[in-house]
Amino acid sequence: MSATEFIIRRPDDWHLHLRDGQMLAAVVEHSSANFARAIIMPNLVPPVVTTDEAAAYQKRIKSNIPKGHQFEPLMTLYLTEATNPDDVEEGGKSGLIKALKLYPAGATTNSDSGVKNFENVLPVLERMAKIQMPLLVHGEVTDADVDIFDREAVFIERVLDPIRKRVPELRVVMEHVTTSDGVDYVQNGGDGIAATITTHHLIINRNAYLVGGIKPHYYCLPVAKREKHRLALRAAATSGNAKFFLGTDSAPHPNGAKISACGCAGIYTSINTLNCLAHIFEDDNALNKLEAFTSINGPAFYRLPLNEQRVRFTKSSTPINFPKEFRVQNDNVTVFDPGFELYWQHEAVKAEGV
Ligand SMILES: NC(=O)N[C@@H](CC(=O)O)C(=O)O
Ligand SMILES: [Zn+2]
Ligand SMILES: [Zn+2]
Repeated sequence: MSATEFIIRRPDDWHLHLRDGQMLAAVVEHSSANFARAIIMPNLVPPVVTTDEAAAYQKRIKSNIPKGHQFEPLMTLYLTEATNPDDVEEGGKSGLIKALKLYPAGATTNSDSGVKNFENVLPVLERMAKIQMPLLVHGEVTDADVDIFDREAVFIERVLDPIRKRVPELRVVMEHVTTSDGVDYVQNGGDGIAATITTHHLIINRNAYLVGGIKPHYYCLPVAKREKHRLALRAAATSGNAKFFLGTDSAPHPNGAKISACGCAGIYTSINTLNCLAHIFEDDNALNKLEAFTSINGPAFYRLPLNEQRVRFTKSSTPINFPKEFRVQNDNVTVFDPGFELYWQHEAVKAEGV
């Protein structure tokens, strides 16, 4: 499809970090301007563990959404070895809790309360299977002897596959999949498993943060892998396959925390994610698959209604200017630089008669 204009259902973001406090206040408008809904990650400090905590967090998010923006934060709980299955079931039944997030302890930013012994969370996983609530996994092992580039593939073999065999009815989303191993596993894993793919993993490989000097703004977890893995992700995202959908994993950190001898993992794309996606789907002759990736496959897996609003993408003849960074408290947050100019922009399609 070659076009300078097209219309799709309004996108959703199935993996988002909004943080709290002043950071939340600064970033929420970037998501609410672009997305109808987002799955909100619970890795605050301390994490969002109970339904009551998620309800309070959702209120704080909603109080920061600018007037006139329509945006629904879909809440998740952080799975710990102390999670109470009854609380999960009640949260699910009330409609507030859409999923639980599993972080292997120490795997990523703010994951210290994560799971060490998977036996201890089996009762929760069984209850989730019963109520058909998805488990979202940060799919990396943390064993010191496993190379960081192998941690996703080893997670599948040592943790994910055994869990799915123990609890076969459990529905799982492999978050921010980064390898062809992950793509293959999801593709061949039956109806109960899907994956989110980030915008940045479709664009960068491991050279981005290692060649020509360390580039902290391209450092995230799971780390971007070799080019062949990026190409596998591109093929999955642009295929239209219902198992793959957008989760930006947009994860703001102040520059001071990233540009450091021990810099934080996380890439911030909420501002220009959809513009980047239109660009790369066009590059791959797959603009007609963009709507499946951003607006249809996600709600279908979560068994939620599709958005009825539409957005119109138009291709401008001159590059669009995005802020390179924005101010939060006493520091800046850097916005993802895809390394190419962006021409696609989008706006809400006004409902008829308005
Ligand atoms: N993706 C990241 O690199 N960072 C995320 C955590 C996560 O999703 O693993 C964050 O919270 O900063
Ligand atoms: Zn993660
Ligand atoms: Zn994340």
